Amino acid sequence: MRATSKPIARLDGALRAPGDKSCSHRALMFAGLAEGTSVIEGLLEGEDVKDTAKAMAACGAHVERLSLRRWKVTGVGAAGLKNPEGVLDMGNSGTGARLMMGLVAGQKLKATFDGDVSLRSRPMGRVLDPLSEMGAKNESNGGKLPLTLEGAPLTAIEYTPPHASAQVKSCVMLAGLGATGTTIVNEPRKTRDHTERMLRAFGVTVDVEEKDGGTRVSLEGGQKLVATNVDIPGDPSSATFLWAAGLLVQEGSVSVLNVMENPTRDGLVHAAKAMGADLEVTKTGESGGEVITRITSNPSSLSAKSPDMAIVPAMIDEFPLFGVLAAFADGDTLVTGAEELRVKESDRITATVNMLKANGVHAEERPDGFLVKGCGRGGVPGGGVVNACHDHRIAMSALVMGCAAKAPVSVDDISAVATSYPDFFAHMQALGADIEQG
Ligand SMILES: O=C(O)C1=C[C@@H](OP(=O)(O)O)[C@@H](O)[C@H](O)C1
Ligand SMILES: C=C(OP(=O)(O)O)C(=O)O
Repeated sequence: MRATSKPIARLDGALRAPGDKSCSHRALMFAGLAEGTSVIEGLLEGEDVKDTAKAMAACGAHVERLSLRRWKVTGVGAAGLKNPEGVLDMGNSGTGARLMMGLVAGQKLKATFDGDVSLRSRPMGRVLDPLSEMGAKNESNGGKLPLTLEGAPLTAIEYTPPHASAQVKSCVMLAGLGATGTTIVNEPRKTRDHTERMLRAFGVTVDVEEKDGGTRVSLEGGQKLVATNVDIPGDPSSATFLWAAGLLVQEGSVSVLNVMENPTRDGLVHAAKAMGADLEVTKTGESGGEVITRITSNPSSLSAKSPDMAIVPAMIDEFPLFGVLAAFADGDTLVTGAEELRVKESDRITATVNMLKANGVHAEERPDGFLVKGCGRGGVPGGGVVNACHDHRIAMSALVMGCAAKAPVSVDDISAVATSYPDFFAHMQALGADIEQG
């Protein structure tokens, strides 16, 4: 289905961010690995997370939806999971696929993984390589889905992923839980640390040493997970769409509540503030080992500011939206050190540049990023149709752009939005956006 976002003068209101996608995947997996029953509150009921719930159920965990966003998972303990009968269809989700591969290998299971056209195009060698080094076997389609993975008695490894990737780190750690010895992952640039934090909540000892912007994470194999109740904090990546729209329109004030503040996720807040964004972040509590904040944005004139490469992992999912902010800024913005964007749900360098160009903004690709020539506040022409490329973040970024462009912005296919933010349209409408679907 198509959607068109029309220019509007003001956005106003306060909304609760949906549950964090990364934490939701992990909560379902860890609860399924644990012995006993865990209740998960605030689970993101997006398609990606529902696919993980189905995969865990197929591996023998008891997964039940109690009520809206409240799920119960009864694990059968480390030795109790079984080989799934059918294919594990991980849909559009790189996180679901790669973390489940670590879990399957570590539990010595055999499973076939598949996904949608976007996921089938994404590289799985980055997890298959360390899993093979640990002793797992696989047959894949040239390092891509569909693939069959078979666990075996695994041996712990010390691994330095060639890419900054929380999915690779988490996959190796999940496999390490079932391996003999101490599994170590060295990260030259620290990535999101939800696996480390949440495994501890499930009773696992995880050691983390931080050094020069990187980390060394280690865990001993054979540790048992203990069931625990989990409160999923709000997703800082989903929240960005709401507060960014509040910055770009002419009037109003937008507050997003219950937003997780984690230094491995808040890159766009810093990048936007460096551009002069009127953003206020207030601590309002703590939940599940994470700080919870309210983020309030007010209409702002932005000045171009190219982000430092060191901030890239902390805003890795926010570059399509960052491209939109750069389009409304005065001056040129250059993104570098972000070549990982090429292997997300779409090639997000190409897709972001095309999104901007289709709407009259001068943008150019770079091998590891992109250049945007800002049009200034209120200066983005709009009027284009954006190819979402099966990518939720491209679709939502384009619709945010439409709120403040001179002419409406359309997206050819909005189906991917439901993978991470099924309430996006309801939330934008509640703030006063004029987005027509169909
Ligand atoms: O571990 C996670 O939950 C995620 C890690 C990141 O991917 P990479 O590990 O590929 O960078 C991110 O882009 C994705 O949205 C979620
Ligand atoms: C990259 C993303 O997710 P995944 O890798 O899980 O598909 C994302 O949500 O932006």
